[in-house]
Amino acid sequence: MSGPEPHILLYARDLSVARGDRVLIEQLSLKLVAGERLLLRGRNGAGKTSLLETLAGVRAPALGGVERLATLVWVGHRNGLNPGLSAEENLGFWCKLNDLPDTGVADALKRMGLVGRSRSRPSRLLSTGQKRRAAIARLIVSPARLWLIDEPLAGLDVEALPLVADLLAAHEARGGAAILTTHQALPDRVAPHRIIDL
Ligand SMILES: Nc1ncnc2c1ncn2[C@@H]1O[C@H](COP(=O)(O)OP(=O)(O)OP(=O)(O)O)[C@@H](O)[C@H]1O
Repeated sequence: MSGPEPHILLYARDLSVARGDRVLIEQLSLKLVAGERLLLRGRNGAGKTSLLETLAGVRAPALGGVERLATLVWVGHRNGLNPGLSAEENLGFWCKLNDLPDTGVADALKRMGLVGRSRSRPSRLLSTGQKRRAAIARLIVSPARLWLIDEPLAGLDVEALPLVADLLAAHEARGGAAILTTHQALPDRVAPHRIIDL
């Protein structure tokens, strides 16, 4: 006997993605269901970032469409931090932009290992991995069910790996879902349920 239809959080139909006159992705259809972790994998320049941005709604598709059936957080590979603001100020500002309470900001940064000066100095003075940790902290303060994370482990050290792995596992256990990208194999701790090779 089959169970109930899994809850779909994102649906892309016949999606084509282009940069300039170059078509990168042609007629891709995909569905993401609650609890699922999908990996978009491909070499440098394959179109992972362009596709993820299209799924997130920050880039228009060349053809086809994306239905987002849940609220979404997109963490781009550029982190999206204002370099003059601290990690704490950046996350507080992001909460305001997204109409979220900023009461969990300090805790979220602490969970990502950002305490003391790394929390309060201008983010331009942070290391690559610290900036990545600050960007990922958005996932902790947001109730969104859909996480779209471009190269989640880029720049992170081995101590950050279990933090990200635990965040993903807890998110999916609550009925969330995630789409990740990578140009290389991901460690077992963050292994996806499904891979799309681009
Ligand atoms: N600003 C741009 N204008 C025109 N073409 C671009 C631009 N940025 C990227 N491209 C093209 O789009 C293609 C896909 O880029 P994209 O960043 O989506 O790939 P990616 O798979 O995420 O690569 P990487 O692993 O290097 O991050 C690249 O090969 C490049 O030729």
